[in-house]
Amino acid sequence: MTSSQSKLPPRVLYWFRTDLRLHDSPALHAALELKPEFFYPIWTWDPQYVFAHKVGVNRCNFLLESIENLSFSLTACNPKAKLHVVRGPPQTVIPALCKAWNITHLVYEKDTAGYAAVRDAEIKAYVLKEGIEVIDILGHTLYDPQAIIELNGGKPTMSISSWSAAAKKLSSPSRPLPPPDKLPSPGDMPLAGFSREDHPVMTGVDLNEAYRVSATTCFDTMAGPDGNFSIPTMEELGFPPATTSIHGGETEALKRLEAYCADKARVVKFAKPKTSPAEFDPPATTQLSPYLKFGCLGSREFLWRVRDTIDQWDKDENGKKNNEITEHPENLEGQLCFREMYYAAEWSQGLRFGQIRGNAICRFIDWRLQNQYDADGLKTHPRPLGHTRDEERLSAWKEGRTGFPWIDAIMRQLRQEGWIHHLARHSVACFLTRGQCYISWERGAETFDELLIDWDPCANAGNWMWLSCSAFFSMYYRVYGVKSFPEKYDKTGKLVRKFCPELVNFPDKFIYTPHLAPVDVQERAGCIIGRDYPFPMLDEKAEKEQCMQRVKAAYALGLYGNDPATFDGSAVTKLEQEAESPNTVYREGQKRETNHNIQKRKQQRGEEGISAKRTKVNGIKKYLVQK
Ligand SMILES: Cc1cc2nc3c(=O)[nH]c(=O)nc-3n(C[C@H](O)[C@H](O)[C@H](O)COP(=O)(O)OP(=O)(O)OC[C@H]3O[C@@H](n4cnc5c(N)ncnc54)[C@H](O)[C@@H]3O)c2cc1C
Repeated sequence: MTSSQSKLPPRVLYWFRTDLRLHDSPALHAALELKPEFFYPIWTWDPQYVFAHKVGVNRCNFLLESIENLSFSLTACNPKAKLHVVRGPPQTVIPALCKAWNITHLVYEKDTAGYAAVRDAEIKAYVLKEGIEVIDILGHTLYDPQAIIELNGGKPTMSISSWSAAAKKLSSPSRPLPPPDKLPSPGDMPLAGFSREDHPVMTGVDLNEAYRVSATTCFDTMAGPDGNFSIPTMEELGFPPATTSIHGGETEALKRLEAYCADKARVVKFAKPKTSPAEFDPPATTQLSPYLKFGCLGSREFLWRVRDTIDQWDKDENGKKNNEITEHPENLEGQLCFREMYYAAEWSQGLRFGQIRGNAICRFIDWRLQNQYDADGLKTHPRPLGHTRDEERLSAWKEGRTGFPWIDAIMRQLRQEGWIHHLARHSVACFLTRGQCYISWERGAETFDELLIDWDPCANAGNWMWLSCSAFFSMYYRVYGVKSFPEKYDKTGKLVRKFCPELVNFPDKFIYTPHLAPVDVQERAGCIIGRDYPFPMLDEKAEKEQCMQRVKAAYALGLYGNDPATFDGSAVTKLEQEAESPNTVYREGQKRETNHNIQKRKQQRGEEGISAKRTKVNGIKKYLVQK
């Protein structure tokens, strides 16, 4: 701290980030403990987020609603307080604000994940050099991911049991801190000398172009059109209105938690695998993930509300141990633990957690449509889809027109609502990767990144690795059926009828397989398959078998994303040889196939497979798929 700053009473810049809430906020608590003379709550509206990240209208709207709600809550504590939004990159804005407003302390909730963690470290180093005290405190997760990894012997947590064993060595998460009921006022907030040139908006890339209905005016000024640090609007971002029914904000989060826990039996008996992915109004799980993601809901608040609800239930039952209480990890607390497990695993890999290349925990499988990488080996921006067979399959999957109603209904729900049930995520992720399409999980994760409100760099990449059997889970022979799986939960096809309205009049018998309905049934349903709704885009069973064979080969070879062979392309050749090897065992390890049999089987099915023609792209060999 410089000598002049050390003499000043604390002037605190509180940077809201992953904590759009006042309750359960260790960082906010620490900031107020400083007894600041002036308290500046700010949000930096980062152009990077708006242009270089496919953010989708529903997530953007949720974020705007959440910061608006936060601003109201700040004003409720002090009429002079509100959330001050500065429109520019945090890397330049935060240091400049510290200087312009004579800040003595910068306080924020620490983000351990993804690009934010890297960027924050840069900001912290810079601000510290200027003599400003930085207080960054964990609060987004229940445990410190770094501490978990250290307690796990420095190894990533690859299972819930390894995560639990490490977590047990730490003290249980504390009860949530209450929200403040009053706040100090901010001091003057001059922005004289701030210019757009010093806080540039990136140009040349706009990954959200397809969503925009008008030009983005949001960054025309640093402090909003009226210079009063206003919250940007969807119109200023050039976005059309959101389509989701899920609305952001701490108030809404706490209301939802309250409502969910009001039904004590539901909390006590919550068993994730039994919750139905076909339920949507209301969903069978809490649907609190968007609120946890943006920090509208504190994870300790959630945890302790669940624990207290279960305790209360126990008491209601006269203290008898109730055998209806679901056990870890299927219970609600267990769900939060899965979240923690992915945060810890991500911490161990850093940015490479979100991609295959360089990722030490991710098996190398020769998926189609893998990422392209920059000179640092990090994935580049998603590329536009062309017209190869796999790109067309990926587009059909994304848009919900695969011809498999269960898959299409989920993907349309995702597009409309920005949220889908966990087991629905399982279904579509398995289908895209090891189940049927053999397309890289990176492509699926990228789509979820665009469409999910709750997108999270740890949970998303982690779960995609799980579902594609690239990490965390290895039973690749367990594939979700596109008819048999949804039928376990709902034989009437509610979700399909809601999100694929063209199929609404099909009888239950054909709701998941309308292409098998006789023509007169299709006519009566007012929907002719191939005209009003697509035929299945692939042969589910044949593709499943082929995918399984190839994943099996990848397992046999045992390469991971950090193996040199994955960098020079030789991994692909090795895998191909392994797949064709007569020793490659099939399915549950019983049936062996010879090359001759494989060829014969391919011919019988008329499988196109992937062509032998290859090209060299970005230094690695890529398959060219012939249509
Ligand atoms: C392919 C795939 C991608 C996913 N991507 C994301 C993502 O980007 N962001 C995200 O928050 N979740 C993701 N999940 C995990 C999970 O599906 C969602 O967290 C959950 O469905 C959210 O609904 P809920 O709030 O009703 O969950 P509940 O069942 O009510 O669980 C409570 C909370 O626990 C956490 N949680 C539960 N299951 C998981 C899990 N498997 N992994 C991590 N956290 C979990 C969430 O924060 C959730 O809100 C993904 C799952 C899959 C299969």
